[in-house]
Amino acid sequence: MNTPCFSYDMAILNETLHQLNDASSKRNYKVHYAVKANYNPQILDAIMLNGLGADCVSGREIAWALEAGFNSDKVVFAGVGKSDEEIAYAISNDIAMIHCEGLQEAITVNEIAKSQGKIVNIALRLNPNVNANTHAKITTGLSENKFGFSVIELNKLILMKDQLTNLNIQGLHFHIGSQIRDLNIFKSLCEKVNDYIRFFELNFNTLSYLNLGGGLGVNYDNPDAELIPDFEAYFATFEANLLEKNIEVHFELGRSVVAQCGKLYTKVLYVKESETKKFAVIDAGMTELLRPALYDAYHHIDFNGIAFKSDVQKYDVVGPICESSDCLGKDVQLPELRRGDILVIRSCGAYGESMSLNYNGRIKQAAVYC
Ligand SMILES: Cc1ncc(COP(=O)(O)O)c(C=O)c1O
Ligand SMILES: N[C@@H](CCCC[NH3+])C(=O)O
Repeated sequence: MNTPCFSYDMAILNETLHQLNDASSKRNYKVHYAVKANYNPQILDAIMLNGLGADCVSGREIAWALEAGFNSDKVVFAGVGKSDEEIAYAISNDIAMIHCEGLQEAITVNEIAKSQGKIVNIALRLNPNVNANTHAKITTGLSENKFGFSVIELNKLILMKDQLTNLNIQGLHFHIGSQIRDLNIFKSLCEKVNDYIRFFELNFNTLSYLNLGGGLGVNYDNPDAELIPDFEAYFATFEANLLEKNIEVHFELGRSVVAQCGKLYTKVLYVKESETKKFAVIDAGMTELLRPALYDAYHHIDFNGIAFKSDVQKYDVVGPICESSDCLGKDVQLPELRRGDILVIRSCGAYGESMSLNYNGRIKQAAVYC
């Protein structure tokens, strides 16, 4: 295998999808996969074949989802900065729903729909001001975050909604953040959502669409202890805490679907020492896995050498990129390393390859699937 290289275990992915479908379908919940987490065609294909919809954040993601075979009536379009071209593309492909994040965007969607002679289904993304208690850079549901309608803009929309004749304002959308491990946070979301449903029905129509976003976290510390997230407990939290039982409820999960099926294989280029540290310089860096540099994220690193070596040493596992933040693991306990040893970085299926960069002239290797 050439390194650095992403490897995906399709059996883990399929078992994850199976357990996800079991837990969601018994409650009649609909799940759209957040394409941004990993858009490799083989991954999209497996997800499409398992019956999920696609949650897209750009015109290209919509195109990838349609090319992968997702029916347009299972594709939704979210995002805080949709361009006019992307909106026109989404409307011309008759996707199921556009999640609108602000007043100007709603007006723009209405104009573009009118120009195409169509009525477009939209859901309003609201910012419920729930603290997801996750890393500050991946929290999205606080009023200081850029996402969703503010109360000021929502009130303006209520005043002008009858002029927006090419919009069918069907419901509400929320997404409070990512890598949420404490299910009580979703309980707090439901409490806010219960109030917003009443508000919506008072000011708009009967609510026929409710999308509660994604955000379910995975076990990065000990991936083997929890290869498949507890979807049953996740959906049960919503079932127990949503008061309105007769609404079509949607979710858009990314990380929990694909994180644990992916590993990043990398080779030790050099072992070197400073006065205070030992470094393992590897051939993968922040260009392949940005999460540690961006969010100080922890990824478990396994040794996968040819000969077993029992001495445990502490290494900072660093990449080749000209940035000090290019460190994929600090004080990682590993056997004594040699040039050419292979390390395996775990839980890389979500936001690994999809966030990879060409910085420093880096070339992306083709992923492998097993
Ligand atoms: C609007 C929206 N929906 C869904 C997701 C997917 O989230 P996750 O991968 O945490 O399930 C994200 C990413 O956080 C998002 O921003
Ligand atoms: N990309 C992030 C999460 C943000 C997802 C999109 N809102 C991560 O790797 O954890």
